[in-house]
Amino acid sequence: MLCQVFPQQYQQQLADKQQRLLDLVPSIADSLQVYASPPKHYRQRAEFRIWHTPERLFYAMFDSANPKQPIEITSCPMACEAIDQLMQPLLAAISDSDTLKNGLFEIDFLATLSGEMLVTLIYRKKIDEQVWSLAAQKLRETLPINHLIGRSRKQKILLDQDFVIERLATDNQAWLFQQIENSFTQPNAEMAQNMLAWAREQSRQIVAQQPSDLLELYCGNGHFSIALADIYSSVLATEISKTSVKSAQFNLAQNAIANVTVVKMAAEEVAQALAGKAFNRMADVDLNRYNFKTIFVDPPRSGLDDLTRGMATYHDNILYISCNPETLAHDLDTLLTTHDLVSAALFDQFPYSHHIESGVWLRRKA
Ligand SMILES: C[S@@+](CC[C@H](N)C(=O)[O-])C[C@H]1O[C@@H](n2cnc3c(N)ncnc32)[C@H](O)[C@@H]1O
Repeated sequence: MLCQVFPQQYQQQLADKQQRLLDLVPSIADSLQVYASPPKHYRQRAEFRIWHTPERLFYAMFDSANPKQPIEITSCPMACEAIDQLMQPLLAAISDSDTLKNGLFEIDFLATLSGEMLVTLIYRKKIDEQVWSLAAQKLRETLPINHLIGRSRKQKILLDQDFVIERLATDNQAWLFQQIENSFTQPNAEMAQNMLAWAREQSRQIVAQQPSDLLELYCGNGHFSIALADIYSSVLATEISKTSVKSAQFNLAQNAIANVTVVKMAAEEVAQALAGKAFNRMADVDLNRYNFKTIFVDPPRSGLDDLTRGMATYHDNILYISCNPETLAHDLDTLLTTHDLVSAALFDQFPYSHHIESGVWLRRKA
């Protein structure tokens, strides 16, 4: 079944992943640190299609080998316990309400280590806002759900808000992160904490050798910017998504962080701005006041574009978080001509899948 986990095979799958990463990026072999995930209940997000039969509803997933045949999911041990335990009571309550049940196509869960739960019900028909909201309020009162959203084509109905507040901790410090429904967040919260710990440790070593401001690209909701803020003198963080930029600014305020500036910029535009091109969105930012000796990148699966890769090489230190070892290997072909590898890590964000999340610290060659 697609939602199954295999804890007895966990170590072997991690060893296989490590080998695959080393096959693609052999240069990291001597310094690789491996972070194992909890072998079950590791995902704070889960999405399920809902299948309707004349008698009942069930959670369904589809095998790519037989995509028209729904496979019933009765529990999901990949998902955190709060999601796993909510699945069946939620479906039973929805089944009792024609308003909530009719046209229901998908249910998405977003949970946090801080104990919040947001559920999105996605419909294939127009939602009657008033009627649905009343039924949804009743549902929320009977189950451990903090926030409930109804979605359909061009409709998004909120009972209150469309986000949760996560609390992530490492090094005896904790930070609060707004995580907005339907936008990027690290799905494995335990692993997200390990990634913050690793990034903080490398950063501490960097600034111990040389004071530095941090230039961060692809900052999302400020996940790394916020946790690294106390290590660098100041941080300029950039991101292409307007929603994520707003969320990062919300997160700076709720964590009372004053030395991070977030700007909505594509990575390739940051390269142009550093090369002297004027951008209205950078009007309030004096690039000359920064002492960028370190750049932090966490790009999407496609890796770095040519301009951004070129810009990265101007910095003494490059911290690179990758969700795709193939594009990491491609980027390292260039970056390792100017920089040496100092350390590397594998973070098992997605156990039992082929996905590999990793990190490297590169330092300019002597
Ligand atoms: C892998 S996520 C990392 C987000 C963040 N660092 C985190 O840990 O939550 C990649 C981010 O890059 C952003 N992105 C995608 N293409 C971009 C581009 N060309 N320039 C800037 N940001 C981009 C996405 O919106 C997304 O937030």
